[in-house]
Amino acid sequence: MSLVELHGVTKHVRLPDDTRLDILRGVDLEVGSGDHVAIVGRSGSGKSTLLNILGMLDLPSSGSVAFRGHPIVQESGRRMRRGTLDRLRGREVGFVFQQFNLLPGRSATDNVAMPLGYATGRQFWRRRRLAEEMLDRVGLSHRLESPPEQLSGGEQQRVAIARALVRRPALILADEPTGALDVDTGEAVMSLLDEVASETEAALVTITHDLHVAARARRHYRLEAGVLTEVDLDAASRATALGAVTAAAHARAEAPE
Ligand SMILES: Nc1ncnc2c1ncn2[C@@H]1O[C@H](COP(=O)(O)OP(=O)(O)OP(=O)(O)O)[C@@H](O)[C@H]1O
Repeated sequence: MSLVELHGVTKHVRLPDDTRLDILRGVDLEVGSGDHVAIVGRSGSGKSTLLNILGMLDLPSSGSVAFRGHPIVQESGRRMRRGTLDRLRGREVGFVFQQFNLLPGRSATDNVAMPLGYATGRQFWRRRRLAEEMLDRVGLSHRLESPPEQLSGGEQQRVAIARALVRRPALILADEPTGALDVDTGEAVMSLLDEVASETEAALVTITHDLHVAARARRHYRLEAGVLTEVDLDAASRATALGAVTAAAHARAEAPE
């Protein structure tokens, strides 16, 4: 059974001049446990909107969404109750964003423990310990008390990854996770995200402009003007995507200041 399943999903909004903007047009997508899916597309093609629907932060205008076979929204427009949906999202989905979205002035441990503030039982009572273990897993056991402003971009994204994973979500949604990082740091962060996702058999959906980041995924989709199509990034083009970025990184490293 798929973890998350979208069928015929559309999303439109009314603009101030009363015209209708179609953001997503008939999107079908199934993501299973342990899957790694990349979605590439130009700015404005609807990637963030699609990610928000996958993460149950937003609902489609029409079509259906199901999570572990439970209907979130059905063809008929019938929706899961708001409270049930919020609990499901909190337990099952972890988000990683381009801009990290950490709370300034709060330690790395506080930031990572934050989602456990909504947990129950053992997870709630052990939240600081679980946060420290997760920070250790992402290589930051020496930075437990540091606030984001004292961390590098790569370290901040590691904290954000630890926060996304601390509840062991079944689905991790990453929106341009390397967008604010240099090539090498981005590379290290993606390896870590891949590793921790596969350790817990979580599904990972990454949206990115970067072919190199996309090439890491098992399945690839392109979003163009709201239409999603699967692309067959074969071994050769994967190698080219990886090679091109590696070459560019080396060229930059060797270029005189
Ligand atoms: N609530 C809204 N009201 C009006 N327009 C919207 C709304 N949400 C999204 N849009 C528009 O829909 C289009 C798709 O937005 P979305 O953020 O999903 O694109 P994206 O592919 O993630 O872009 P980027 O890569 O630049 O982040 C954009 O043109 C955006 O301006």
